[in-house]
Amino acid sequence: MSAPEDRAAVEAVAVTRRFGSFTAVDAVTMTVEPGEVVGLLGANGAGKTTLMRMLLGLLPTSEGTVRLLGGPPNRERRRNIGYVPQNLGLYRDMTLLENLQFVAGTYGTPVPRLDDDLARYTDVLVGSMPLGAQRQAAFVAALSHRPRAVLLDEPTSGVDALARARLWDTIREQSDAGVGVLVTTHYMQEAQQCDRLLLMSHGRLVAQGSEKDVIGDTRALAVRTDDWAAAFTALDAAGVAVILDGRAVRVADAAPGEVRALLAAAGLRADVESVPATIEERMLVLAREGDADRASGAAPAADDRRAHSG
Ligand SMILES: Nc1ncnc2c1ncn2[C@@H]1O[C@H](COP(=O)(O)OP(=O)(O)OP(=O)(O)O)[C@@H](O)[C@H]1O
Repeated sequence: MSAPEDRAAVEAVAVTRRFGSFTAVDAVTMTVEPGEVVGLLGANGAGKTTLMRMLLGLLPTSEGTVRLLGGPPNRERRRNIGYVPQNLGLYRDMTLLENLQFVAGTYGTPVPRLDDDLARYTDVLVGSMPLGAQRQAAFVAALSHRPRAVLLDEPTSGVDALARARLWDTIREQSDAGVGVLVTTHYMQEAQQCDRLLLMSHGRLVAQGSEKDVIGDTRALAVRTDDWAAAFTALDAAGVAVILDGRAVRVADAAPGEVRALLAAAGLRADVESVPATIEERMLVLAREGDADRASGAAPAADDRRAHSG
């Protein structure tokens, strides 16, 4: 039998979750190894939180097996897990210190020390703290019992770039210490900081690996034009997957000729160049493929089925 530190921090094998006739998570197989930071990406409603809740044993699976630190997610194993849910899991009507005392009491561990940034909120109600400080506090609470695996559901959502960087320092410190981290995020710069990515679309795991693996040979179009706002409006109205990044107009999943014709029809002069896609554009393509599959009632593409088993 493998030593506890060799076992996957979290593992799902062909896990499905249905709510009535709706399948929120569909035959997902994945692992997070000790010391690894794995990013779980996908559009709103892709099934990320549902998967996380099953991994934690907070939600039963409809099918498939979940393992935490080598076994079923029972009470004892959950003591070695840290979890920051989207709503942070802190009592907003208790002070920061009261929250930390509560957590320490639950785990039988000392009340964690606060750094200077957080110490000033010791006696402040959590609901009155700035969001960045609340998120930092949620990390302190979730890590106070030195967990061996950490699951973070959009841990940096809504905080400024500096606070995000601080939270990522904490995530890295954890993985350097051998903790396996699963983190959902909508920020693509954060996805780039992960050791490995899992992409979900409509409940399915549709791609995984490094950023390069996930993007594969997907291409996008860079549209250069003086009238970027009109170009965006025209392409959006035509139903193509257009993205505005600052003033840069990009299109995922469309042929250059089609985009040139749409822009010309709108009376716009533009250069259209095929370039490697970003991860965000890859996600958009996968989500649209999933939408099309659902609309036609088709089975997942062969690539998707491969992703399920790996
Ligand atoms: N208890 C529930 N009952 C019915 N449907 C649910 C339930 N929980 C989740 N769902 C549905 O399952 C799908 C996946 O939801 P989930 O919260 O896992 O997505 P997500 O990828 O975490 O999205 P987000 O990025 O918005 O948090 C959604 O369509 C959601 O409405």
